[in-house]
Amino acid sequence: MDTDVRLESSLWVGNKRYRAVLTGWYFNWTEVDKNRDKKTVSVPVAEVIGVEEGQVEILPQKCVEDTDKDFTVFYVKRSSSGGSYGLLWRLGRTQFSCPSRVLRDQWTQHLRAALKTHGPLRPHRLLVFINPFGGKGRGRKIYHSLVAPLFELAGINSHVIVTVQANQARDHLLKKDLTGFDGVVCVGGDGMFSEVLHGLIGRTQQEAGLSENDPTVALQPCPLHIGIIPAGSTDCVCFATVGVIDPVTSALHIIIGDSQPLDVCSVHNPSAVVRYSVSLLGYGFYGDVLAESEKHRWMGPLRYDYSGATVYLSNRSYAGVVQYLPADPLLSSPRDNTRCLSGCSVCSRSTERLFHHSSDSGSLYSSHLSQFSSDSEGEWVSVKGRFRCVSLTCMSSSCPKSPLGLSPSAHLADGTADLILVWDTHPLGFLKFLYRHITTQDQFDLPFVEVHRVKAIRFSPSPEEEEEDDEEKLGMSGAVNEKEGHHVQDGETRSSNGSQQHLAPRGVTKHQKGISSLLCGLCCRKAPAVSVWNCDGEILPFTELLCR
Ligand SMILES: Nc1ncnc2c1ncn2[C@@H]1O[C@H](COP(=O)(O)OP(=O)(O)OP(=O)(O)O)[C@@H](O)[C@H]1O
Repeated sequence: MDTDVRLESSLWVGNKRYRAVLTGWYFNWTEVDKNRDKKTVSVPVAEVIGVEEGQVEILPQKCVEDTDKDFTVFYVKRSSSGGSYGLLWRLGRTQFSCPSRVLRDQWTQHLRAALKTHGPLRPHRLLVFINPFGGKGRGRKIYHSLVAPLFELAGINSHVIVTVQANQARDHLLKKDLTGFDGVVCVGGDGMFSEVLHGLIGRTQQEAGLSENDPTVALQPCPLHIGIIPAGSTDCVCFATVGVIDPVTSALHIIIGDSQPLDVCSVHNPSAVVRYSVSLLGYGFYGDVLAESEKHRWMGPLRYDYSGATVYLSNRSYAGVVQYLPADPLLSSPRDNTRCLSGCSVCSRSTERLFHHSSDSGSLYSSHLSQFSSDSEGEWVSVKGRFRCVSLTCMSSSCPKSPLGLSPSAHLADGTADLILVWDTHPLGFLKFLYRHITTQDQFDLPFVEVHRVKAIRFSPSPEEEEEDDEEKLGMSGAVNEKEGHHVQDGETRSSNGSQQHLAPRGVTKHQKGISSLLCGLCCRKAPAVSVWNCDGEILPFTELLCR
């Protein structure tokens, strides 16, 4: 393959003359009739979106003035907005004039040939699902006015399906012929992404003859990539992977074939129903907020704020047992103040390890799975008590409201997740924890919060404890903690199965109880014995689970 396509000539941009050079990797142009401060614009060929004959404009509307000595080059231009410098991408556009049509044709042919050579991972055919009801209901408009013109410019053929009901995208991916597609694009929010993820993972396992429901079966990786055009209420997966919520930026990433591997957590219950999570799996507060928000869908994205306030004021905590398998602390830690971005070295090493083992064992994931069955991979740790929330997040789960996210140092693709345990505490303490998510303060630096990097967790609610403590709880949240705090003074104990067991270490003072009962008195209804799990914005129909 010729990787060093080369062309050099004088070209005009407006009334200024430039020396334009196309090397193998870059297209540069430098003003020539200037003695000092000569500026060179340099565009990597991999970031050229398209080359058109004539003077062409694409956004907001396509308009072409077909002159036979001009051509227009479209490319990725890094832009800034607030703190997102470089993350926000725009369509850069420069019109060049040549002295002759022959030279113009030479330039367009060479640039297109260079694009082919340097864009081997670019998609040619995409299956696009639009949720017309996601977020503020602007999915269709966003796609047709901002994204489709870019795909067309880049020569991508798109097959568009506007969904008419929930799970249509998932079922289509599970059942229909997908031959010829290079990827799937979802226009919507995290729920829509989750649908597509479930469809693709399910389809891949079906074709490989594997059961998704068996927690001991190694899953096959999906051959198709997923692109996200954000048009939902939260768009957390898009924000965590791209860094901004912007349809044009996402479309440009898709066009140039960028990709970011993602950890996927599989969630099993004892009767083997499975779901997959890439962002938040939350019990307690986050589960209750989702359940509450479902009742107020008509409010649009505002429903999350409303439900958050309502659930906070209801001041609930839940009893349960959490067991977790810690990840190797020498590789990374949830409090090491790193920030995972594309090209992260921890994730790259993890991918190398997986591939390295897989070449020995024949499957990408079998080595990874063996970590859960082999005793030598570590001991399960067990904790029991009352929690405000139990959260597991495979990524930082950052979003515009919480720019650092639930676990700021979580990695996108290292095979681990961060387990955040928020023990029962007084309402003001919990408010402080929640508030820290929207500031840069460390939300883990609180006495009732723990964070662990894990490879797997198990959870079971203990409503029997709830019943025992019901009376106390109705009066004052935290009483159970005080009781359990008594056990903690013994520190870590060994449970009968030999794993380490920590008991709830938190106490609540009389003063805190006073505040608690005051707030509770204002708003408390009798709390339910168990919460629900919020799995990437979907309520799970079970509370006892195994995740890995
Ligand atoms: N045509 C449709 N009618 C009703 N529901 C749909 C349709 N298409 C998709 N859905 C479902 O709507 C749910 C929510 O969609 P989506 O994630 O796009 O928007 P959102 O909930 O506003 O955003 P977010 O998930 O980011 O909060 C998804 O679970 C999806 O399965």
